[in-house]
Amino acid sequence: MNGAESAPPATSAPSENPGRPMGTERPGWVPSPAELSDVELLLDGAFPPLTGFLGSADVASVRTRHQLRDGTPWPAPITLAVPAELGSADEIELRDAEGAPVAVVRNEAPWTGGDVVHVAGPVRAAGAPGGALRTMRPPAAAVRESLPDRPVLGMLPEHPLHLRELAQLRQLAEDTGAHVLLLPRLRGPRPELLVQALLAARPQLPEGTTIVPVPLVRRDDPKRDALLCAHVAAAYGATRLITTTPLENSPIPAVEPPEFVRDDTDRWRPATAVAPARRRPGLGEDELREHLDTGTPLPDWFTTPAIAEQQQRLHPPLSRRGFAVLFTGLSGAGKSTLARALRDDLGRHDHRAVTLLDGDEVRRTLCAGLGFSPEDRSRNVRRIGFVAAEVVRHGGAAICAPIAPYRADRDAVRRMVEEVGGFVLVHVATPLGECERRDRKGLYRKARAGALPEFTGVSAPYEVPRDADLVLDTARMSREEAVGRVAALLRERGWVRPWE
Ligand SMILES: Nc1ncnc2c1ncn2[C@@H]1O[C@H](COP(=O)(O)OS(=O)(=O)O)[C@@H](OP(=O)(O)O)[C@H]1O
Ligand SMILES: Nc1ncnc2c1ncn2[C@@H]1O[C@H](COP(=O)(O)OP(=O)(O)O)[C@@H](O)[C@H]1O
Repeated sequence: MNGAESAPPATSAPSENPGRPMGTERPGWVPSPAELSDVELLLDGAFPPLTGFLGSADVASVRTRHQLRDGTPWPAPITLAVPAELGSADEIELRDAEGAPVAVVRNEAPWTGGDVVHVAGPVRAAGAPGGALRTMRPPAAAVRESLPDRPVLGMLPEHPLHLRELAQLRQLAEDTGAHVLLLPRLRGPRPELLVQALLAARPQLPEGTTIVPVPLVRRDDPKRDALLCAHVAAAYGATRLITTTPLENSPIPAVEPPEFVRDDTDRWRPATAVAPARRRPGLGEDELREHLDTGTPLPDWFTTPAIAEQQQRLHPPLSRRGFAVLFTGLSGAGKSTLARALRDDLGRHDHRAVTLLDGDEVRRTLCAGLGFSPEDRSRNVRRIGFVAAEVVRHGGAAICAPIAPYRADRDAVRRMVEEVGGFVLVHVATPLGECERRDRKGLYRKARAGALPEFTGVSAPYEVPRDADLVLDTARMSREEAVGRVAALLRERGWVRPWE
């Protein structure tokens, strides 16, 4: 995924971006987190020879030929999308999520793709260098110059390294007489935890290993992603990249880590040195996740206590993480009724603080002043999602009950919440006829009479979810049964412990 194809900033509706030019001031724009990461890498000199965002001809060439127009190998489009009204500005100030200036992009060759304009031209720094873990991230050239004068094995880990990977790394370094350069890829809500997990592995890492985090966002295409890693690693001074993905036309060659197995004395050794009968199984990715989700201690043949501690901070057990339930459905479907009942059940049986974000109440407070146009509904639902994600980030349970008629908004809420914890979408699919029969507030009657415009299900759309985790029709089941189904799903997914 390149910057231009990535989602808009998950934390705000696009129209809340300070995009409009104000007077003679340079217009400002808050790029998506993925685009901002690219800005930081450009400013750090991590994407040579690129100094800015690509124009349309370079992007087309990169997409089809994996090279810039002039033939220089380059694996992935580096692009920046802005709203059409900013497309003609000569320069745009790029700001971080808090609105602080990060860079200025000179818009030399804007181009249109889909319904957005892409800015193309060099970026220069504005304000002090920022971003996560800035003090650990010198510019690429400074890192390159600090490395010893021998081969350098680069690696861009996305997860903590455990005893098997550490043994592989030591072996590779020993075989090639190389220095090791770890460039952990910063991501997620607590990017510092991966770096701490690698620092906790220092005693098992080859002596003098250099660790410099990089905010390189994963690209969807694994081959392009691995090649981009090779370009970045080379910029920081690596002469080889440790990867299992073959690299074509790469600035530095790939090295595959040698196969290591656990022997019957619980040591990790090269597979070539351990007879099949003396091998013991390791811990696969799924088993590791299962251990972490359930809080099961990691075996000491798998990792060290210091790394395990950081790994568990990075991935706490589900019972200690937050989750959100988003009830969506027509007015009168039963969202509030079920949300309140679930809140009461969780209050009795679960240790988490529960926050109820109910449609009506939210509209009197957090979203006061918003109406029922598509734009206002979108703002309403995304604001609810933003608050829910904050609750979840801090380990709480958020129960949301807006109509949330649009897929794009529900998707945005899911993205925001899943980044920090669990998310369950419950479609309260009570048929319109039943909702209308209930007509608790007399709104359907008014809507049918034409006195209430844009009423969901009557004169405004409801996009039926295709990704609901649970579908409940309250015309066919009691309130208790419906809430029981939600609780059962939360239990099944490991978010709450069983209760009667
Ligand atoms: N035009 C129109 N369409 C739908 N609903 C209307 C409208 N006008 C007022 N109401 C009342 O507002 C409640 C829905 O607000 P939400 O915040 O849940 O809606 S949305 O998610 O922003 O679409 C909804 O409450 P619930 O019945 O609890 O769903 C209605 O009582
Ligand atoms: N099985 C059921 N589950 C939930 N609500 C039900 C059920 N059967 C009847 N109702 C009634 O339907 C109405 C639903 O209203 P409400 O919960 O405010 O819906 P919404 O929040 O979706 O607008 C309430 O009056 C509730 O008592």
